[in-house]
Amino acid sequence: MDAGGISDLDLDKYDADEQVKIICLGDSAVGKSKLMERFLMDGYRPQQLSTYALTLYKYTTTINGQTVLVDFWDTAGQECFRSMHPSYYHKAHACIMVFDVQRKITYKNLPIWYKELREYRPEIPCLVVANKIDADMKVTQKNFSFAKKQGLPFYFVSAADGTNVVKVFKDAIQMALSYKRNSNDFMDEVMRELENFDLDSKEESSAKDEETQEGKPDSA
Ligand SMILES: Nc1nc2c(ncn2[C@@H]2O[C@H](COP(=O)(O)OP(=O)(O)OP(=O)(O)O)[C@@H](O)[C@H]2O)c(=O)[nH]1
Ligand SMILES: [Mg+2]
Repeated sequence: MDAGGISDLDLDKYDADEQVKIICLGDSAVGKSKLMERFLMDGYRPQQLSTYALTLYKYTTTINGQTVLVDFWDTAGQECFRSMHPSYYHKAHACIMVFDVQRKITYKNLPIWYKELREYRPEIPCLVVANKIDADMKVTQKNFSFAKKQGLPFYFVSAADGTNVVKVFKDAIQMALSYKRNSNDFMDEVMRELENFDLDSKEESSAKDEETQEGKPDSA
């Protein structure tokens, strides 16, 4: 199965017009899973596919009258930075990068996560999220300059009390969609070409089918 790709099966199954993939990065215990659970709790109950290192949450939403199927990818147990398998990044349309305001090291590690993200996905939108602000509201006065330096959107959130969680995820979905529609990423263009090519050839072959249908001698 092409886990990161557009799966016609999924689109049919969820009756969706479009599909985007959003990945989540950050050190262990920063709250990646809790954030996802908090967001998904508010509505649709996701189908959850758990494996040792990976959880895939499926979520559908309607944006401008179109049904969008969102695949949220979550990894577990990165005690310290460890390279992710390339398939994790494959065809991702946006990234939510999380650190824990209570543990400085998780902030210090952001550049390492970011560097790897950019190796695989040079252009996708990346949102930086400072989690656990409920533990100490004063941190929101602090200056976390990494996001600003990189020109990335930045949010103070709390998975525990829900502050800004919906906002982050809605923004991420919106950004993923516009990225998917407008990206100039070379590889994405190639993929789009291939997808169109695939559609064209499908149409052609169904046109041929019709021809042969019509061309069949009437048995009556
Ligand atoms: N106070 C507070 N605790 C939180 C918050 N979000 C998560 N936690 C706690 O932080 C711990 C780790 O949360 P997880 O969501 O499991 O962290 P993770 O990033 O998914 O960790 P891995 O799966 O190991 O990579 C848990 O004990 C959570 O209860 C938050 O917003 N506030
Ligand atoms: Mg987790």
